[in-house]
Amino acid sequence: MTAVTSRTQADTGPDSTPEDLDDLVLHMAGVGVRRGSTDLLKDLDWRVELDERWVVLGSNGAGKTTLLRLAGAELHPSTGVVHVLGERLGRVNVFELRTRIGFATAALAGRVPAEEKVRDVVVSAGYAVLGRWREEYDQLDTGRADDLLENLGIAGLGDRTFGTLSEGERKRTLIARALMTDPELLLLDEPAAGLDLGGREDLVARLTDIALDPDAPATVLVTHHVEEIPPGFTHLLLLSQGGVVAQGLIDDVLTSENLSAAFGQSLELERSGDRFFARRRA
Ligand SMILES: Nc1ncnc2c1ncn2[C@@H]1O[C@H](COP(=O)(O)OP(=O)(O)OP(=O)(O)O)[C@@H](O)[C@H]1O
Repeated sequence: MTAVTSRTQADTGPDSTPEDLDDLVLHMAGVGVRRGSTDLLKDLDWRVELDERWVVLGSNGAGKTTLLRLAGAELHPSTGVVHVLGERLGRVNVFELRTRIGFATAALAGRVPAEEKVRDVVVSAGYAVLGRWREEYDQLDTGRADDLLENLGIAGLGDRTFGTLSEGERKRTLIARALMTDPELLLLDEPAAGLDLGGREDLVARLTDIALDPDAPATVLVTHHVEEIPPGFTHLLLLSQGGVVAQGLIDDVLTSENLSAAFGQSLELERSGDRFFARRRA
């Protein structure tokens, strides 16, 4: 496998604290996650800076969700050191830390009550709850929720119930919820999974808007497909069997060779404008 890194990480061993931690949204050094005799992640070094938008790409079971859960302070590493927003996991109140992170996952979608109004799904993020618990929210909050729904192209759905939404509309609602608290880090776990072609393309365009917004938080997006990489995303981490195949600037790292190594078969990568496509070599 080819190991490509766009910056040196030699000075960031497991026990050292990087001097420039203030500029780093995520810092992982020598990280492993082990369950029984299985390494879900191993020997992982990763740094995410404030203005970066990362894609984490890999096959089923590669360890993507495990990595995102570390970044979301939902999981502790078995080995190595993880800093999230300058705080070291294991030495910080993760409940407080999580209020600074926007996290959109399919698992969260499964926990939203079907009868919950879309606007309330979004606005309740500010209160760190699911399921409406107050009769009235602050007008500023509901106004922000409506703005976010509009930005994500679902302005008219605020009064609908979550259970009546299409898969694509649910994904967008959860992204709006993740952005509601103005997070310093945005984590998106397979936002385009289950969407039809039109839904995927529309979501990719919305995610490009977020990626290109200089006020948007540092973002990490997990996907299985190069076709889902939104223009505007800057960096790529390729995972395979819990290990890093390559990481760095997308333009440097996303190659047929690295993709083939990550997915364990000979793949041909094509680029069309600012989008990517891949297929198996004949
Ligand atoms: N508690 C556990 N015990 C043992 N193995 C686990 C445990 N949790 C996850 N795994 C395994 O770890 C591997 C990585 O899981 P993870 O969910 O991070 O992968 P992923 O890249 O997100 O996969 P997918 O794309 O299919 O969602 C998988 O093979 C999974 O079966």
